[in-house]
Amino acid sequence: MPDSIIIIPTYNEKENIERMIRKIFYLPHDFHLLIIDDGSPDGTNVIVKNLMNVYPEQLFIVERAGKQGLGTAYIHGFKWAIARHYDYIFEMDADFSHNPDDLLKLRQACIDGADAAIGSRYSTGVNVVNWPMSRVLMSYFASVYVRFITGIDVADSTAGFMCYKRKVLETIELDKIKFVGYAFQIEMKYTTVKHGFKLVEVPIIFINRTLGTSKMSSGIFGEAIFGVIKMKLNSIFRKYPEG
Ligand SMILES: Nc1nc2c(ncn2[C@@H]2O[C@H](COP(=O)(O)OP(=O)(O)O[C@H]3O[C@H](CO)[C@@H](O)[C@H](O)[C@@H]3O)[C@@H](O)[C@H]2O)c(=O)[nH]1
Repeated sequence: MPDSIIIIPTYNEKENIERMIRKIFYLPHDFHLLIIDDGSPDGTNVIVKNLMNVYPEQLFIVERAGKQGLGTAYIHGFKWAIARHYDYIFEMDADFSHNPDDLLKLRQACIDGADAAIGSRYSTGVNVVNWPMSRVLMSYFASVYVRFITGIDVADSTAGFMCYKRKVLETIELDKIKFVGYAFQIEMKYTTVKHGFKLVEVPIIFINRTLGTSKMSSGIFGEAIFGVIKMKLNSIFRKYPEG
């Protein structure tokens, strides 16, 4: 069994998912891949299940009824991966905004000593291609805001491209992670750092999707803005053990 599993949450990704799956299994490393699909009306799950005949040993799917948010999809996937003892557990979007070739760099950062590695858009300037300026500014200043409120030294706290060593996910009490949208990404990084784990940022170039649409909404944005303050207040009353 390989030591690495990639978790990809999907909601209406029929234009991207087949190419993404084939690309991952073409990489020069043996990865397993778990898709967490929330009942995509566009039939993303059907495409995945057809490809499971091509990759019966490497490709897996969890199908959930209805859209339940990015955060709960990852928590489900993390527990699935921990139960099967993968050493390196990845998060990645389905839409090619994260370059699958960079998976190898994230894994290497963990082999070289990181407990978790972030595919970071902002650790060396601003490396985002084809997002409207309004979205770049919102995303960039969200990370500045998170750093200011929480004090964690992370340039890209909303990044959705990550590699966690299993021990991190086993330690951080996944059932206590509360946020479901992009605030989930912030909460995961904050909790990782608070447990004393070493988080390393690996520079990547993020390229906006060319197919399908983003699931970002104003509710998700609001959760991130107010959630960060709530998270900081909660942490004042919560004791974190050393990682
Ligand atoms: N299962 C499931 N998947 C979901 C859901 N919502 C979104 N997804 C999936 O989660 C991935 C990311 O969603 P997008 O909608 O493509 O995200 P984005 O707007 O491009 O957001 C990017 O920027 C965020 C903020 O910086 C990042 O947090 C995020 O990871 C991503 O890189 C995609 O594979 C999408 O299908 C959901 O409710 N359920």
